[in-house]
Amino acid sequence: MNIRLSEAPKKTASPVPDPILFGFEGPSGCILGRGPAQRIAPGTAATLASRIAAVALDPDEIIGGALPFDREAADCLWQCRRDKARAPLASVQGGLPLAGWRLTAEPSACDYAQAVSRALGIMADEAGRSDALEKIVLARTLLVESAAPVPIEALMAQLRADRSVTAFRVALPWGADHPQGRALCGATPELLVEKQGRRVLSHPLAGSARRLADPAADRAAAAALAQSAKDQREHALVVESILDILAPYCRDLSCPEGTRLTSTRSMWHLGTRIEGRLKDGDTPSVVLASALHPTPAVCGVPTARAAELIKTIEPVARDYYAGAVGWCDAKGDGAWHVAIRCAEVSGRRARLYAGAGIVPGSDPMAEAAETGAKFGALLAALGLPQDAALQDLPCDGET
Ligand SMILES: C=C(O[C@@H]1C=C(C(=O)O)C=C[C@H]1O)C(=O)O
Repeated sequence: MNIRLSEAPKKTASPVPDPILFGFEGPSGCILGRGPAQRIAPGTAATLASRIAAVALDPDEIIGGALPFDREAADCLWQCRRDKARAPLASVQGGLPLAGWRLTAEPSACDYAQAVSRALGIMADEAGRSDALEKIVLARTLLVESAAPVPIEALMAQLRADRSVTAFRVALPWGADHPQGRALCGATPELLVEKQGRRVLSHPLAGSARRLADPAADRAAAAALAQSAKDQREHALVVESILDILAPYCRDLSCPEGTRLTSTRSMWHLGTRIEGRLKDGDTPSVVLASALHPTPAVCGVPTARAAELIKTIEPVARDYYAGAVGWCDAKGDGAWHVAIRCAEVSGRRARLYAGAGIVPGSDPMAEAAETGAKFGALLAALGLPQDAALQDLPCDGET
């Protein structure tokens, strides 16, 4: 047997903090990967297909985990048993709301708005050039520090209460920096790619509006989003990129329903359902995910240029945020989601991330507010004020 797997986590160094290596629960069901696990030899996107081809999976085993935002960074994929019980991710409620918490915005909403202005300046300077920056997705973070460890089980129970999203958790590599383990936890509304036999499906989102408590105002926000030329442009770039990347793998590929409004409890989005039939039904779903990632929904256009700028503009590394999380079975079937509306949780700390797509015509203050609204789902799940990241807006000197 020719299996290139790294050694299982060493018990003496740092025990697996939780027997669940990864879990996904959403509209298409519940998938749990439980230990004992082996970590697939970590590597970059360039070597993923060959590393996966070298893995022999038993029928009751799956591969699952997280691909980082940066294609040059190492992935975190686990090979483990698929839990047949199809149990929900968690039913424990204890430990929330968080007690004795403190929030630090990194960067502040106002510094974020300045970064958006800078990106818009670059786009304006380059307009008309063939390699001009057309879109960039800029993110900011909120660091939550609490008096007690963040209870992952209870957090997952809160996140899965929104039935329109896929609640997920993935155990991440840990070490001296994270003696209590580390996990990426979130509730993503965005399907990067799902593969069943030859059938392939993607449901990108781009173009957003905050949901409002008043039903009439909420409907008006949705209608304004549907008619926004800026948001439609932002969205079309994502759909074009996914169609271009999937086309060589597919026999047929289409967007039968066109672009439609979709919603979570806290956000409206423009979404497009893309469906296709693969030429080769054995192509592993994780390979398709890696080929597609990062889409312009989380990176930009042109991709490499936007990724480079993101590294220089954003003060906090994305790590696994805006990467992909998912699973893949022995037949290559599986689902991979865009790792957004999430937090990296370790001990008493949770780092929340949120980003927004910037195109010519974007308003820096509106983009800062959009990211503030996108934190809402995680903040609410932690029992913190849902609008905590909106409170320092507008910035001094702005109206
Ligand atoms: C980058 C995020 O979301 C992405 C960006 C969107 C936008 O710019 O409108 C919408 C959905 C996501 O594809 C995030 O939530 O952090």
